[in-house]
Amino acid sequence: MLLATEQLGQGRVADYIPALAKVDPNKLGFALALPDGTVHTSGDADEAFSIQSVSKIFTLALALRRVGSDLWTSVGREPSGSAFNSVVQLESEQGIPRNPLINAGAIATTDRLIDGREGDAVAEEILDFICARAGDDRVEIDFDVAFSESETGARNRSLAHFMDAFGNLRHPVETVVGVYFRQCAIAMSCRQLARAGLFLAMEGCDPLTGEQIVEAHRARRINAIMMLCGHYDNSGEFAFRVGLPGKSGVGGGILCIAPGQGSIAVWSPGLNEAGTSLAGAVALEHFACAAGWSVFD
Ligand SMILES: NC(=O)CC[C@H](N)C(=O)O
Repeated sequence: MLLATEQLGQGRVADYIPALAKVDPNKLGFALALPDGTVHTSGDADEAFSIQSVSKIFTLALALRRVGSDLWTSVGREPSGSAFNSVVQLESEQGIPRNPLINAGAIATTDRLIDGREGDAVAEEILDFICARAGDDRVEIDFDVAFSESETGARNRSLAHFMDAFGNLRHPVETVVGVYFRQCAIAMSCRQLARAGLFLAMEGCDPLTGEQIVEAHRARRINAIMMLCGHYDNSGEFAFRVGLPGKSGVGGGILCIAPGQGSIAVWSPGLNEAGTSLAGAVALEHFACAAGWSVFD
């Protein structure tokens, strides 16, 4: 399927979150959502997986809706060239993370999204938003994964404490990481995820409900950040090979946006060194090439 069978089962399943280590590495799912509501699928496209860092796209959109461009006082917009959970730049850059798609930046973004509310209410808002975008209220938080992340979450807590020490966190560390662990633990299928990303392909407007989810300039900028930062220190390689804005998660999912065309989700749990799905990236490379959808075509 999708000319990515050679890579299938290769790479490493994320095992630093024990609940993710159990996933079968031989899964491969693909879904393409088009603006007319058609969804084309292949392989394991209806099986739910842990979206992990793909959730950062949805919390970024929500945070921009809530606090607007003031978000950019808490987080930057530059690629980091570092691992997703790196703490190094935070020290020399006054606790301001490089971008909203590395862990530190996503934690800062979630902190801004909380905006004085209870963590539970915000986790619920994120889930409701994703359900609405997916057009499917069966999307849920996998609490085993959320618990597992929290149990092994020393690194993410360190990032949050480090930012707190620089005065770049507005809520208690446990409140913020509590929401962050739950957003990462959202489980959904490629079909649901591709549908959920459609507004980013259509200038911020959900073509099926007609709702303007974020303003057009914000959708464009979220896509720009995905292109430059969506795969951490592998973002250049992904742009080089696929040529589309994308966001990976260590659950093996990738959401890719083809502006004006559609939204694509792939899932295969074997990861490369940077935490991007190996077979998923190859499937996207072949697809983008065949469709002529690279933004550089
Ligand atoms: N790249 C990822 O998907 C990382 C997300 C994961 N929940 C973490 O915080 O470590």
